[in-house]
Amino acid sequence: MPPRLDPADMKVIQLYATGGEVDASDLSPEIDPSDDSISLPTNHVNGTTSNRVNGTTSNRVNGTTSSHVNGTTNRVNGTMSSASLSSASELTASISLASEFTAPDLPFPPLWPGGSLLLAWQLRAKRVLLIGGGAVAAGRLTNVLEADALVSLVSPANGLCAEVEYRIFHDPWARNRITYYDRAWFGEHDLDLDGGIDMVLSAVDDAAVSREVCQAARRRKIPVNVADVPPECDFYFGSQIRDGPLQVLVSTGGKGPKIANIVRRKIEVNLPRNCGQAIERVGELRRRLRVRAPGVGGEMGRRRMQWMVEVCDRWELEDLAQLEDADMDRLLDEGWEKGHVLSPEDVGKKTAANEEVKSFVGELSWNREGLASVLGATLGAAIVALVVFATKARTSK
Ligand SMILES: C[C@@]1(CC(=O)O)c2cc3[nH]c(cc4nc(cc5[nH]c(cc(n2)[C@H]1CCC(=O)O)[C@@](C)(CC(=O)O)[C@@H]5CCC(=O)O)C(CC(=O)O)=C4CCC(=O)O)c(CCC(=O)O)c3CC(=O)O
Ligand SMILES: NC(=O)C1=CN([C@@H]2O[C@H](COP(=O)(O)OP(=O)(O)OC[C@H]3O[C@@H](n4cnc5c(N)ncnc54)[C@H](O)[C@@H]3O)[C@@H](O)[C@H]2O)C=CC1
Repeated sequence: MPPRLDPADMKVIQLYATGGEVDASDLSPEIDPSDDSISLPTNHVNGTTSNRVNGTTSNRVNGTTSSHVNGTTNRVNGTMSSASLSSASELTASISLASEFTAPDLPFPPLWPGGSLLLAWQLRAKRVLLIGGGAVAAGRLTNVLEADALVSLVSPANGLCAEVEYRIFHDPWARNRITYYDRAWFGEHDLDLDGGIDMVLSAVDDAAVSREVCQAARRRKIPVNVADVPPECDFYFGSQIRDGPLQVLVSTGGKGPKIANIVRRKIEVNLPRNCGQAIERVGELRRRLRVRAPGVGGEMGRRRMQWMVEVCDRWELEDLAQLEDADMDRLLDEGWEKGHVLSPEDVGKKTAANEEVKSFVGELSWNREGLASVLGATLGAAIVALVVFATKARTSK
């Protein structure tokens, strides 16, 4: 059990929050006794390391923001809820930080080395060499084919698993993108296959072969991943979510792949419905806007971005998901052209928020009716009782 942090100690620590307010629940520190600073994880669900819209480390529209919140020595990126020192007692800390340590008043948040560079690698029309045809290779194949890569696959046919075999020979989309070699890895020469290789993935059950593959790729400076052998990886795979254009990758930097899987599933169930569809529609709106207002950068670029930010802020994701082409025309004709942003109601859409209010009011009115009939019945029964009582009283006189 790590030491509990006394709220009274909170004054000696300083928090660098680079976006929004901070909630104690977001501040669960990592436990690392060898570290001489506290390390706080980012808010995985709401946080982004670079948020252009709501102001974190890099915000293209509103400029760079960086706010200092007194609390603890750390940088937290992301959108967070309210700060409260009272809940600091909830915090457990792994601080070998001297209790009287005071963070210097740095002009910018301190850097947090030791991470991976997370990117969205564009593999379209690039060639990936995949060595191996088992279960792990099947997962790798899915990942790179979904990124529109071309694949050269080297693996003896007698070792192919059913999924890899299906992709190579039957899958109507994949089979045209895979060039298959029914044999074992030859050596460095394989890096010249099909006009040259841009990325190498090894998923074989033979450590000596993997090592050779890794060394050959590194000699040629081609990025390589050897499944399960971190020192032989230039990049790691992560646990992924896919919903149309939305992709989320959870990485633990090799520390806990199963934890990556668990965190990914937690994120998955919390994602808004129709997120992928909303992004598709926003993509179409942005495309149409660029047709009307072409060009890169400058005053027009700034106006365009500001307008898109406002549309995304003003519309619920669920409403964006319902945006039809005609709605986009109205948004552009009556909004963009006149320098403002129409609401979903302005273009005659029911908003998700309104629908929620309506269904709540609907429930209330149902309850009112229910209540009225109960009251009515009670009142009726009371009158009947009164009449009976009065009649009895009269007859007993
Ligand atoms: C470094 C990395 C290199 C790479 O392969 O890219 C790597 C390395 C190793 N994995 C090992 C084991 C397991 N890997 C998984 C699962 C996944 N492993 C993945 C990635 C990565 N694994 C990269 C780091 C990613 C990160 O840290 O975030 C995922 C996320 C993505 C994917 O592979 O597609 C996928 C989940 C996909 C999903 O659920 O969505 C499970 C869980 C299970 O099988 O249920 C276990 C057993 C439990 C455990 O050990 O934690 C071992 C020990 C082998 C041994 O002990 O013999 C090593 C080697 C070592 O640690 O030294
Ligand atoms: N990162 C991860 O999530 C995981 C990684 N692994 C590792 O990935 C590797 C592969 O695992 P599996 O797919 O389950 O193994 P597997 O045994 O099902 O498949 C191995 C494949 O490699 C092929 N192969 C063997 N020697 C070859 C050579 N010299 N040239 C070309 N192909 C060759 C075999 O024909 C077979 O298709 C193992 O080393 C395993 O430890 C395993 C599980 C999870």
